[in-house]
Amino acid sequence: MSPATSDPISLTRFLIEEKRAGRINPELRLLIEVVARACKRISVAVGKGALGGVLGDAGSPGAASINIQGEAQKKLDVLSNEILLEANAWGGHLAALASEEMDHSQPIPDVHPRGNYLLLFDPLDGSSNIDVNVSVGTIFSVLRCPEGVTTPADEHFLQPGTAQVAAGYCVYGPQTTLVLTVGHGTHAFTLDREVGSFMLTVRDMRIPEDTREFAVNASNQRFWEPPMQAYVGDLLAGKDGPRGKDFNMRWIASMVADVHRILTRGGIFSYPLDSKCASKGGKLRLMYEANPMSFLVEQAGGAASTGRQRLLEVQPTGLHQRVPVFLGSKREVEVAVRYHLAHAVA
Ligand SMILES: O=P(O)(O)OC[C@H]1O[C@](O)(COP(=O)(O)O)[C@@H](O)[C@@H]1O
Ligand SMILES: [Mg+2]
Ligand SMILES: [Mg+2]
Repeated sequence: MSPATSDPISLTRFLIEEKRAGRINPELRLLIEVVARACKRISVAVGKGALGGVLGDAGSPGAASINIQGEAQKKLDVLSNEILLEANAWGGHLAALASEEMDHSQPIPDVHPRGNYLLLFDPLDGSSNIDVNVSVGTIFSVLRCPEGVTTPADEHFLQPGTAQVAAGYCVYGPQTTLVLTVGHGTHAFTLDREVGSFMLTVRDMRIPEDTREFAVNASNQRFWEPPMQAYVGDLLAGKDGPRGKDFNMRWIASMVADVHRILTRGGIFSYPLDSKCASKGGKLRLMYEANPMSFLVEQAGGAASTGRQRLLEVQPTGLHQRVPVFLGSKREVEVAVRYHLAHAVA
C-alpha cells in the first residue's frame, strides 16, 4: 500500500504545482476543479439517501426512464448527470461533453466562450448499489478537441485512450475520495468534509505487480469463453492447481469501488466477454469507464487489457461502445491475457 501523505495539500494547491511544472495548462486545471466541485455536490446528494429523496428509480411508477444503454435510470443517475451538466455549462474550459446518460455528445452553447477540451463521464457508477448503501462513484475522462473543430460532435470524441490528457473517479463511500491522473502518476485526494476541500492523501499510488485477489461476477461463469473458464478455474484451484497459490475473491459490483481497492492494495478486476453481452461487445463502456480506469491503473504501474489488446489502444467506433476489461496488478493481467491469446477466437 502506498504511504499516506504526511502533510496533505489541497487539490487546488496540487494543480497549481502541476501547472507551474508545465504538466497542465490553466484551462485543464480549471476543468478538473469544476469536475471536483460537481463531485462534492453529488457526494452530498448520495450521503442524504432517502432523506434527500434520491433513492429509487427515475421516471414514474410503471413508466421507468430508460437510457441509451437500455437500462432503467435511477434518480441519482439523472441527478448526478444534471449536476455535472450544470457545473460545466458555462464552458470556458470545454468545447463539448458526453455522458453515459445522454444519447449524444453536447457542444457547449456558443453563447459561451468554448474551450479546447472534451469531457466524458459516467455520472453515477455502480447504480445497482445506490439503494443498498454500498459505495458508488463518478468516472471522467478528458480529451483534446481536434484542431479547427468549432462545434464538436460524437465522432470527435472517438479517440483512443492513449489520447486522454486527464482521467479520474470519485468514490462515494465511508470517505469521498477523488483519484486523478494528468499523465504523471495517479494520486488520491480525500474530501475534508469540515473544510469542504479535497486533500492529497496518497501521492503516486503504486499497484503491486503480483496479487492473490481477483474480482469478477462469478455468476456469469457459464456464459464465459473457454479461456476465461480456464483462467478462473485455475485461480479457484489455488495452491494445489497450476497457479501454485491460493486466491481470494471480491466483487462489489461498483467498478469505482473495485478499482479503488485494486489501486490501494492490488488485485485484478475483470468484466470479460460472455455470451450474454457478446452482441454488445462486452458490459462496460470504453469511453467513460474502461479508458479512464485504464489510464489511472497504468499510471500507477498496473496494466489494462481487453484480454487480447492493450485497452488504451482500442480505436473507438461509438460513444457508448462496450469492451471486455481486465485491469490491475501488471503480472496478473499478463497471465489472464496469456490464457486468452493461447485460445484462438472462435
Ligand atoms: O451487475 P454486475 O453484472 O455485477 O455488473 C456490475 C458492473 O456494472 C456497473 O454497475 C456498470 O456501471 P453503471 O452502474 O454506471 O451502469 C459497474 O460499476 C460494475 O462493475
Ligand atoms: Mg458505470
Ligand atoms: Mg453509470
